[in-house]
Amino acid sequence: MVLVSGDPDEPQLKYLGSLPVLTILSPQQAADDGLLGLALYDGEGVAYQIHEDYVPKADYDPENLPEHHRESYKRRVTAILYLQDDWSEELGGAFRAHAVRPKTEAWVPVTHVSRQEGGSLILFRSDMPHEVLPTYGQRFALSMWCHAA
Ligand SMILES: O=C(O)CCC(=O)C(=O)O
Ligand SMILES: [Fe+2]
Repeated sequence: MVLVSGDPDEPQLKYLGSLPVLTILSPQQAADDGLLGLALYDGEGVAYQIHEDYVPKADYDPENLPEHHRESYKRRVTAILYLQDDWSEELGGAFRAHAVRPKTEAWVPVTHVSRQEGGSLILFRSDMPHEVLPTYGQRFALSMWCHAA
């Protein structure tokens, strides 16, 4: 999996910058501010392990977090827009959301599985654990995070 690094030469960022609807967002700035991220799955069985997009302020340590998690203590709502053209269930890559993780217990059961047709948009609380199952087709997920002040 390749995650947008914030490098202006990143091909995915260049691609985003070329989309008229996103030009006004200034994708580079939005990525720097932790508002926008693109996950590209190359289709060789890559998965995105279970995680939350929100990190409590007390645990927020930018030195030890990937750039994809910049400013993540501000995140409240995640919106993901899928950009791949065609998708079918055999290609895997299901997005699985889990009920909010209790602080002291193991993961609670899956509460939702969504399919990945291009153009679909999913919205969820940023503190909700989620993951992407192994993916066997090229898959693009544009994440947008709504921040609290
Ligand atoms: O690729 C997906 O469906 C989810 C991406 C994701 O969880 C993230 O960007 O934080
Ligand atoms: Fe995520």
